[in-house]
Amino acid sequence: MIKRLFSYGKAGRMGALQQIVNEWLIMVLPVLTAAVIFFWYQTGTINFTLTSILIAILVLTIIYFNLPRARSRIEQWTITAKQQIRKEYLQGVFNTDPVKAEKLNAETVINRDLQGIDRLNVFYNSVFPSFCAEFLSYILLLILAIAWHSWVWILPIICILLIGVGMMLLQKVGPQVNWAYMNGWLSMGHRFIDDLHGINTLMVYKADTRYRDSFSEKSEFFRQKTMDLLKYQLQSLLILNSLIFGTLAVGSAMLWFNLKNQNMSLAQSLVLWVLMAELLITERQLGYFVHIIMSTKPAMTHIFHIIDHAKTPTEFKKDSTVESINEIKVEDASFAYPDKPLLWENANFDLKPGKLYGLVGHNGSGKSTLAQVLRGQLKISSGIVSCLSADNQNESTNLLAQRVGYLSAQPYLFSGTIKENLTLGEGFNSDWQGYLKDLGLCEFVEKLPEGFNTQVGEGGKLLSPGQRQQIAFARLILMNKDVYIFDEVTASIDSNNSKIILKAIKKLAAQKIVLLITHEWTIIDQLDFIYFLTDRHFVLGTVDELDQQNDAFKKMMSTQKDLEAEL
Ligand SMILES: Nc1ncnc2c1ncn2[C@@H]1O[C@H](COP(=O)(O)OP(=O)(O)OP(=O)(O)O)[C@@H](O)[C@H]1O
Repeated sequence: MIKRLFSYGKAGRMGALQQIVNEWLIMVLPVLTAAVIFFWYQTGTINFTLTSILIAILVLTIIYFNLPRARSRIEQWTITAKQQIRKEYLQGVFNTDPVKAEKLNAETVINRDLQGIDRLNVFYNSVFPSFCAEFLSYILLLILAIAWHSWVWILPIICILLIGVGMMLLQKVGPQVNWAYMNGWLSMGHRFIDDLHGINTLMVYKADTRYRDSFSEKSEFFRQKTMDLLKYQLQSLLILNSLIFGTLAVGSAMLWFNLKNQNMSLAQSLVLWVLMAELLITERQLGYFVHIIMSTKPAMTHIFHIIDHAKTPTEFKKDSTVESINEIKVEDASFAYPDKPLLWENANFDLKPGKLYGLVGHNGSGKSTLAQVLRGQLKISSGIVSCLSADNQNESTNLLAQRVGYLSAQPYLFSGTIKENLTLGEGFNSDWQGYLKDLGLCEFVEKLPEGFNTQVGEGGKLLSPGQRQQIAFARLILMNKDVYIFDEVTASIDSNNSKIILKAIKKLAAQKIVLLITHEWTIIDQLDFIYFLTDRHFVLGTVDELDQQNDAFKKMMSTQKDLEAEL
């Protein structure tokens, strides 16, 4: 993980290193200068010529004036590295395989992972600089101690080894404690209601007391896990401090004997002691920082997993120059979710522009799953899905991911104006208002006092569900895709908006491949061809053919007709 973290923000790394060396020099220079003066005072052998004093002043001045400029470099490196990780992670989240994406939720992404990335400041700003300073100080101590025939150079090594052994012993419990703490935090977050709407619902159903008890239970669990974590951190800090101060005591005793036996001068002993103390204090800080890094390990493991397992945008872009989709063929395809039985099999489809295709079937039969396959989001278990003349599955999948537009019953509108929402995508027609007019879309917008500049509110809540759906529909159409899949887009809106959208879909189907997933009889009746998903198989036919030849279809439609007549 450390190696991986270090690989980010490459451009700022050299600047950061320069700052670290500068700061280290500033730290040791006074010690060394004092030592030199002390030597001179004791022995009178060093001849301070005017030139050497001037050179020393020059070096110090350069470092001193370079320091403020360099000071921000670690900060820049930290910001760049964190930005890169955050960007790759968010791209990964958006490109995650939909099966795995089911496990992603706002708490995990925002409260754990993104906050985990923020806490990486400690790695870039503190752990790495401390580690470098530690290394440089140790090299200096090693050279001086060997030159002055002292064995103190061995002490920091022994101390580090002992700390390593202690940490390894604690490692057995450390990760579990960290994971338990994180899971406690997330599970409490899941229970947290952050809007009035949620609280109102609880009151209406008189479920607030039950909910409060469950929330207290989760908070208590989190409290216990936090205490476990603090206990673990305190125990390890105790071990760390004992080792550090123990080593310092042994080192001081060694130097005292060196001095007493006149193996070393006072100046030499003092220099070695200051360097050793500096080393051990930095080791102590490092030990503390390692704890913070360890607490971000669950988040970082997940973050790198998402980054490594998501489709990268370059994969999608690879085929952006390939021709558009004129036909989609599905041959003998079957699909099963991991560890689940086959959802459907022997699927054979041939979709072309000019006809309005429908996909009809019982709830949970696998219609939306097929839509995900046709969007290149899910891979079939066997068979072929192709949209190119060559049957290259990977290229077809990438092209489908780019050229298929999908709309569900619950689209998302962003807070902002209608215009901002409509023109969210790239590459749309410059005369987008004229294009929408031709399709009979968004006419209601012109009647609003502020027209296309009307604010839609958070999630589009200032608009009616039907208006919201019309905007989302229009936004997708403006993307000028080759294939459109509409998944129950008119299921929960009023009949007026439903008619407007259906009319536009029909016009669209004259030029594009359009597949409509629906259970509404009034819509099914207008489809050219229907793929009826029943008993894990797809049956193709017109409404009349299916109505006459397929009992399951006939039964389903009769129930649906009765239901719609009642409404
Ligand atoms: N990521 C997933 N992992 C495992 N099973 C899943 C996953 N997504 C959906 N399923 C299951 O697959 C089955 C088919 O789901 P799908 O949403 O494709 O059906 P559908 O025909 O579109 O249903 P509906 O008409 O209710 O929208 C369901 O039983 C569903 O629980």
